[in-house]
Amino acid sequence: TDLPPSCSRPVYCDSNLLHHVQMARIFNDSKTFVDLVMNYDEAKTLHDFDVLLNETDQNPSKKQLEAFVDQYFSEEGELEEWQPTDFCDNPEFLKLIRDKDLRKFGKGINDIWPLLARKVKPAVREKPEQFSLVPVTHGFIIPGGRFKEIYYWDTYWIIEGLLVSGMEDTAKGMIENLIELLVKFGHIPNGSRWYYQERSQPPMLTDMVALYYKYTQDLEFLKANIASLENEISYWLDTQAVSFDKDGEYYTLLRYYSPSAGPRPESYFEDYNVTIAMSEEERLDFYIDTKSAAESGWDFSSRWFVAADGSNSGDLTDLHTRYIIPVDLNAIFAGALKNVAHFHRLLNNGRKAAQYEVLLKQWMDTIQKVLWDDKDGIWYDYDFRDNRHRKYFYTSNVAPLWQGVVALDLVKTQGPKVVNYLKNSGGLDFPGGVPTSLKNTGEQWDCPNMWPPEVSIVVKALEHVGTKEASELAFDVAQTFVRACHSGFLQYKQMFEKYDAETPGELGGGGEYNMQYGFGWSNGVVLEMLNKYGSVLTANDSSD
Ligand SMILES: OC[C@H]1O[C@H](O[C@H]2O[C@H](CO)[C@@H](O)[C@H](O)[C@H]2O)[C@H](O)[C@@H](O)[C@@H]1O
Repeated sequence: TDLPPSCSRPVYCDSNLLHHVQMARIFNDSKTFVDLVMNYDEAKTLHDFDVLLNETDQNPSKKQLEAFVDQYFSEEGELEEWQPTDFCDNPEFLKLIRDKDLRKFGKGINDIWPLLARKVKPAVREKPEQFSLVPVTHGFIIPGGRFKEIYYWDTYWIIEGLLVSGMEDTAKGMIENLIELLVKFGHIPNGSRWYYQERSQPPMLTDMVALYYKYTQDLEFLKANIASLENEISYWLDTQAVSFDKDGEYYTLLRYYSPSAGPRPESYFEDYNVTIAMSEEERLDFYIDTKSAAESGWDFSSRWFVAADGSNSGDLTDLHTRYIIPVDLNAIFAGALKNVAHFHRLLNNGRKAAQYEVLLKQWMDTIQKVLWDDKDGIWYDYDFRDNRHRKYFYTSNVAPLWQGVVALDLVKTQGPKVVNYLKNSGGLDFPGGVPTSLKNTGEQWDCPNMWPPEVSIVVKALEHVGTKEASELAFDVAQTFVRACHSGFLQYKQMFEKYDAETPGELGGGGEYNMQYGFGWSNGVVLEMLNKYGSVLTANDSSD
């Protein structure tokens, strides 16, 4: 086919070596192998593996593969621990937290930052061709566990927490790292590994800059980086925009679309096994839709399943991400247009600002025309192949309010409808937070999993409605969330990547890898809530 491989580094993305090692299941987690460092250069590694293949009639045993990996790869050498110089163990925001248990919780979370802080070792810059890690200049906060590199959209919520903790320099460095990746690849990859080269993640760079600017008023930073922000917008328009017909009108919006050949290298065994009974054409499609789903950050979810009857039933073989126009992606993109227009206004570039404002208006109008369902009072993802809304509860449905990309008069008329939708959906009725969906598929971005960034999205969307009812509901959602994370923290002394909405503080589950601890965005969202509602939040009813 004409599709590129997952990345331009064969050892990590496109080789017999990758296939044999991953399919032999030498490691329990497929990501372990593609995170290893080569002991020799890539050409020698590939050549010597070919020799092994020839010597073994193309069929090396598991033991021979283990011996090869042992000799040619190592685990150490990429990252070192790092002490952010702006870390403070008693940041200001703690003083505003009324409840003493929650104040202690806030302190406990703040104390995790140094444990998740990393810097790339000089060796990676000296011999970059031997690493799957892509080097960046500044230190950064990792999500945690198996996720020991930079993740694009995670960085937004990590930065939100860092700014609450007063760590503005670290936040700035993390944005600069992403811009470095943008300059290198022409887009920001899913994460700072070569095997993520061909796909991105929700484009939240301008949101990060807006947040940083809110805290620092650093106009110089805007000036230095505005061109890169515009380049990212062009990348999404050039590669992910799709035009389609709805009720006789022609529209253009974005979708997630990551065309490259082969299984995801970091989940090679898992992807390959799903395709065993597929035809060649189905297999190619599956790999594209899988990677496109990973690009959405929601990997995996019934959101991207389109069964034969058009519903969100089925399993991974029903992934058809490329035909779905996602509410959140288009809201985030409109938000990026709004941010860049605003930055140009601040920089006195009136003409440029006006250009982005025109495109913003067009995007906001199209979101209304294509995604808004007036009867249900909510935005839905749209399946442009089958021409229908996907009328299911997903936290992403409220994203236009979260991003502030709904015209003011519509906020007044539609906002209360969204509040009703949420109240009647059942999605807010869980004791441990808001699950991403109400469908239990065993995939990690479905019920009963509650993902902290999505709770933040729901809270901010409700706050944006501006009515008393919506504000009270936002507080209730925040309170339930903080209490759940707090009880998990007391019990396990850990923060998780996702939680079980049915049992407050319990670990989430499902998906293809074990539970991960740390955890960057969970810490960020808890700090966001403590900072915002700290004077009224309580750890439990008896402390009311
Ligand atoms: O290895 C499987 C997948 O892991 C990542 O996805 C999950 O973790 C990320 C880091 O916290 C998060 O951004 C994402 O939303 C999670 O689903 C990775 O991003 C995927 O591309 C990868 O296939």
